Amino acid sequence: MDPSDQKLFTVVDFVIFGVLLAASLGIGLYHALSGGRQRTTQEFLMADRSMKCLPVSLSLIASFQSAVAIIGVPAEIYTHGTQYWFIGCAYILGLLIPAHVFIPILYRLRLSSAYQYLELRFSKPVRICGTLTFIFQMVIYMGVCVYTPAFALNAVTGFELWGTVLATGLVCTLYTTIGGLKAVIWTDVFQTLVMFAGQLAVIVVGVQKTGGVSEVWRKVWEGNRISALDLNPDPTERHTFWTLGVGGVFLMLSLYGVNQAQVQRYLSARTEKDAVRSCYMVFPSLQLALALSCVMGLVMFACYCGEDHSSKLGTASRDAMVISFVMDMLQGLPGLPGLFIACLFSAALSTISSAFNSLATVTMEDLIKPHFPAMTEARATLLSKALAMSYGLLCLAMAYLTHLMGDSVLQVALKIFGMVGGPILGLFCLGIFFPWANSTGALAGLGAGLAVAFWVGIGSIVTRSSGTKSLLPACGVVLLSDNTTTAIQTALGNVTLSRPSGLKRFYSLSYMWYSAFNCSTVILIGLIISFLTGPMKAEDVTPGTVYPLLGKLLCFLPERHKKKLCGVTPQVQTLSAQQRQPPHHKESNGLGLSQEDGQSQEETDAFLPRFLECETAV
Ligand SMILES: O=C(O)CCCC[C@@H]1SC[C@@H]2NC(=O)N[C@@H]21
Ligand code: NA
Repeated sequence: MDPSDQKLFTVVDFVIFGVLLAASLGIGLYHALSGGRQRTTQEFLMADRSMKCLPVSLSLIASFQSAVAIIGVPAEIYTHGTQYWFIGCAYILGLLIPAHVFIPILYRLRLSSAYQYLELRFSKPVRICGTLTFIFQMVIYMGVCVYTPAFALNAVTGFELWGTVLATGLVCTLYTTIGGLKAVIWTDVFQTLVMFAGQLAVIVVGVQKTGGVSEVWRKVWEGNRISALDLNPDPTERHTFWTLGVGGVFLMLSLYGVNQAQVQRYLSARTEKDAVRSCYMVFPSLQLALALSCVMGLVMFACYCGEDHSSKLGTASRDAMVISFVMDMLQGLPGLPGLFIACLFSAALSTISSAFNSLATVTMEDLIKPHFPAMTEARATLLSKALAMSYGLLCLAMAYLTHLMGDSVLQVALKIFGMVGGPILGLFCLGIFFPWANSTGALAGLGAGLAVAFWVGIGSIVTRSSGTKSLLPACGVVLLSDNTTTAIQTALGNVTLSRPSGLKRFYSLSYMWYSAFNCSTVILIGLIISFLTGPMKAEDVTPGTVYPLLGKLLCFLPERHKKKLCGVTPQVQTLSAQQRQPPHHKESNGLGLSQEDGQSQEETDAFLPRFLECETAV
């Protein structure tokens, strides 16, 4: 871009941005110097399991609401209309199932890493594979999260790209390394509030500058950006109610049900009730976050009405355009551009710090501790800090990889969750809902799930057909310059718009179905291999690692029928330490299971809603 129309920041903006970074560092320092001063892994990685539900719920939002959503969702709405907003329907089941299935099971086992569950239910190899898959997913995702704000800023304001990446990565590594999970959660709380404030400011100013609410609504309506409920069942349709509302449930379960970053927050809650309540409290805040980013896209459309800035902003121009829109709106209002940049970096920092901390936790708990059971607390904590630091540096490298992906950042992030998060979700579902599944089946299922996931994912990138529709905004008044129009038409020309068939159709599966598709593959292959290699007997399954799905679904049946049908369905129960040792693990298994007992049985059961209390007696 020629320097003349570079949007510049006033001193006030830099001050606001500086205050954000300083506040985050301050919170990190505070938690490094207060409380137990981060001297044990229980405090550094689990916040002493002392957190209340409000900070946990705001931290749960922040973990998977990064600059990718702040920039990517408005770009999505601008280009394709409000169909994406239907993903909000997935938040209902996407949070209810974690609250009533995953949290009770994982919380009562009093784990530190979600993947310890896999060793309790299956075997150590399954746990290692689950941990490595999670590390792979979060390292790539972190790269996207670091890169997005820096790239977008650089495209519009000339902010030094790699200097910004470095500043973000270092600040984040610093406060995560010194302050542990407590610092990460409390900075998440602060950063989530900044995130909402920044988006609200852009919306208020944007509506006011575009002529008021009614004017915005008229332009958006005429530009047919308000998408009707699209019930098209075709799985290759990129965004429909089914891909977003149903496919989105599996995406949410892979994030809010079994992803270590979220599970660690549930486990850091004081009681199971706080954990479940924090999950419920995520719902309204997540809907608010979704509404803010969708409305921001609509206001942007009302302002630009579909014109395409690809000539000015180069590749992935839709994402950079959001920053351009924000700077247009906030120019001349000192402090607001700084507030939005603070909002962007709050979104990025809160996600990256959660990723660092969860990566350090699983590496410690799943890959290191089991081999060094005699390691002292001091040394283990020091190693955890070193891990957080090294993951920080690795993430900067991954940011460069994102540079090469070129797709819209929202699509890249959602594809990663589908391709890698889906199989991990499948592994947990196989263990929790199917008592017959054994560890051979689990390993085979995970391998098959990942293989299929990468086959579809890479295939769609190579053939550029993961449900991409025409990129032309169907705006009433298309303001494209002719050479841009011809350029797009020639580009689209070589994309066969006819119905793809066979393998091509397979590659054009909507990326919103990846989580569901890969999760089902793991379960299907896992069950087949389990039955072929001898299914597990219910009495061999570690108590407390299976959710009596059959018992619950058949709870209307009289006892005698249920007993015959369900066999022995172990209750979702609280176990004392010695009961928690899996039958096949006689020696101490270094699972890092803390010795003190879980909650009292009656206190726990009292909380599970009555209608769930219908499993057969064990
Ligand atoms: O923002 C990101 O970093 C990732 C994109 C959004 C991830 C999913 S989409 C459904 C759910 N709602 C959110 O705000 N994040 C997750
Ligand atoms: Na975030």
